Amino acid sequence: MKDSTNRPLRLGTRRSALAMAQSGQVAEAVRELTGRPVELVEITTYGDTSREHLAQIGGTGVFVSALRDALLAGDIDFAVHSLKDLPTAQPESLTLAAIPVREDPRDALIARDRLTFEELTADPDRVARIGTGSPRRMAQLNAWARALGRHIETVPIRGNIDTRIGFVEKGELDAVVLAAAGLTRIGRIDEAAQLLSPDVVLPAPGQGALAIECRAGHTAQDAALVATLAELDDPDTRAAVTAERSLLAALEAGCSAPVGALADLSPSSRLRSSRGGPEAGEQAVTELHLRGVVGTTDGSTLVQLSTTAHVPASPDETSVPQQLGRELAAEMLAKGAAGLMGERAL
Ligand SMILES: NCc1[nH]cc(CCC(=O)O)c1CC(=O)O
Repeated sequence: MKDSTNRPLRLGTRRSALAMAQSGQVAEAVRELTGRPVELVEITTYGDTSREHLAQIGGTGVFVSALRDALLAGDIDFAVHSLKDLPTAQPESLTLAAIPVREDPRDALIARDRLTFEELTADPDRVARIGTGSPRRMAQLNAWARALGRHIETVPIRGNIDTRIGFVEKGELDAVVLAAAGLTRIGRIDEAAQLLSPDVVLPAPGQGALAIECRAGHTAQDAALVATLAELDDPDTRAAVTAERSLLAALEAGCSAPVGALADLSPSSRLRSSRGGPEAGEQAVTELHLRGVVGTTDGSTLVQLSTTAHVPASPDETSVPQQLGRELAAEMLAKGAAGLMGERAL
C-alpha cells in the first residue's frame, strides 16, 4: 500500500520495555513494507498502573482494552499485542491482521548462580523460593518438584520483566520464571539459566507470538491497511496459536487460569495412504500436534493430554486448528479439567 499522502501510520503501544521493543520491531517491518513512516503512540493501560494481582483485576485483558479503545476511537491505526495477553473472544469491529513468526514459546528460569531447576532443588535443607504470579507456572513447577521428590515454595510476584529479575538479583528469591520470548525481545535471554522443556512446563497459549490488530475495514483505508499488514502473517504460527487459543476458549478458562498449551507443525513422515501402492497418492502433509495441561497450583494433580491432526501444508484457513483445540478441551474436561480450573489459590 503505497499511500500517496504518506501520512504516518500510528502504532499504539504500551510503555513497558517489552511493549516498546516489540512495537519497535513491528514498526520497522511496517516501514519496510509500506514505505511509510510509522509513529509510536504511547498508551497507558490499567494493567500498567495497578498493583493488584492480575487474577483479581480480571486477568491480562486489562493490558489490551486501552489499546483497543484507542483503535476504535481512531487515535491509532494499529496495535501490537503479546498474543498470550489477548482474550480469546475477538471483537467484531477489530481484526488480527497479522500473527508474525513466533519467537521461542518456552518459559525460562532465571536463578541465582545460574542454577538449573534440578540443581536449585537438590539440597533438601534449603527449600528453593521461586517467584511467579502465574497459576499455570505454579502448577507445573510444583508438579515437577513433586516428580523429582523435592520441595519448592512458589511466591506470587508480578511487575515488568526487570522488576521480576530484580527479585533474584537482590537475593529475595532463588529464581523467577519468565517467557523466553520476552527476555529475547528486551535483550536479556543470555541471563536465563535454563529453558524449560515443554515436556515439563507447557507455555501459555500463544506465548512467544505477537498479534497485529487493526479496525476490521470500516473504511477503504482501514481495509487497505488490513490487506497490507497481512503480508507480515505467518500461517504456521497462526495455525499453532489458533489451536492453543481454541483449547483455552473451549475450556472456558480465563487468561489467568492454570492452562498451558503448545502446538507445533511438522512435515509428516506419514504419507497419505493410497490403494495404488507405496508410490501412488503421495502428498505433502503437515502434522499439527497440540499439547494441553490444566492443574492445581500445588501441582498435586495435572491433566495433561495431546492430540494430532493432519492439515494441508500452510493452511490458509483455521478450521482444523480450531477443531483440534475444541477436541482436546473436550477430552481434558472429560478427565476432570473443570474441577481443577475452579481452584483459585494465588
Ligand atoms: N504476562 C505478561 C507477558 N506477556 C507477554 C510476555 C512475554 C512475551 C510473550 O509471551 O510473547 C509476558 C512476560 C512473561 O510472561 O514473562
